[in-house]
Amino acid sequence: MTDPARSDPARPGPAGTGPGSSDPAGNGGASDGPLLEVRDAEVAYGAVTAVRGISLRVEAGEVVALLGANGAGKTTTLRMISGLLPPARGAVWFDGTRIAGAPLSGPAPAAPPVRSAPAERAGRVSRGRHRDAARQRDAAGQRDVPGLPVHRVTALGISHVPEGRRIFPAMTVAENLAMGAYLDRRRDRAETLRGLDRVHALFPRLAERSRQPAGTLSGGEQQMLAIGRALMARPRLILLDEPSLGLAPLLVATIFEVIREINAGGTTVLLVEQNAAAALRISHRGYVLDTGTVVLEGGADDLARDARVRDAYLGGSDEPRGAQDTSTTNDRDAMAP
Ligand SMILES: Nc1ncnc2c1ncn2[C@@H]1O[C@H](COP(=O)(O)OP(=O)(O)OP(=O)(O)O)[C@@H](O)[C@H]1O
Repeated sequence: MTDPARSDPARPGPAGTGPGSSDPAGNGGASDGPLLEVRDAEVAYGAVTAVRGISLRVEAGEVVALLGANGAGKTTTLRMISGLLPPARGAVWFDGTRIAGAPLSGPAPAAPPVRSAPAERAGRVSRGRHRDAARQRDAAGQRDVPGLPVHRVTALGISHVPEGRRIFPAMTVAENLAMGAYLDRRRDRAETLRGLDRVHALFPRLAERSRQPAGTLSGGEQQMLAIGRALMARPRLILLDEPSLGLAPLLVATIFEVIREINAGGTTVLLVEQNAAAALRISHRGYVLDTGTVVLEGGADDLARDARVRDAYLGGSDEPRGAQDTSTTNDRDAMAP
């Protein structure tokens, strides 16, 4: 059986770069191409095609914004990258490793897998809700791999903070954070504690509320916890889906400042946001999606100046980038319960 987590010589790179990562599970960044590359990806929910041939890339060290109106396909794109949804077409590459989809040079991906696959009958793939996405098979020597399951994508270095936070409400704050470190088999206890210290430094309120059931936290605190939990896995790339949604303006400013700090600490960020102005202020580049396709891409400054972006997403604001930050990192200490 072919392991999709292995390097693939057919890896597409922007300049036809080398064979990809020699260290797919490590933190070494062995690929000389983008950290993340999505090529011509299509994702459908049954008859509804939500993503129609999207291509994007994220270089190591960047913050990249994914903008667009409701229903544009932003969440679906993140869910595909993190392994929750398999692409029906196209592929996703992470540091030289194909994590979803078929090789571009190979045969077109087959239809979504059926449960009677030989590999699954033989018990060689994980069971549960991600079973179909995880399934792989060889057919006449050709690969047909919908995608790695979420836990393997996480182990490779991608953490996803979904819209709506999805914390474990009955568990304490400390237990939620411990769950984030669970999949990182490379670390020992000392490293876990150092990771916890880093999260507590970013979010002092989480340290204060360590023993509190997570379900009793305020909305802002739950968002902090969701991000903190994702950071406990030591991701190289963090996917943030609407981190400012439903938060009071002061907390929104705090969240964006924290994202900037996370990036300054070396973590690459792919950020989905309705708050396009704030997202572009902390981003290096951005993509604008509309009905499942990329309609605009470019540097964050250029996008913020673009008349189409300003009319559609920035309310025609003339405010220059960087002029609207009113928060300090101390704001997070003042989060209202
Ligand atoms: N589980 C689902 N079943 C069927 N259709 C879905 C499902 N989830 C999303 N869609 C559809 O896919 C399209 C893209 O949705 P998606 O959530 O990715 O958009 P989005 O850009 O993230 O929008 P929003 O900001 O409103 O979350 C929409 O038309 C949506 O109705």
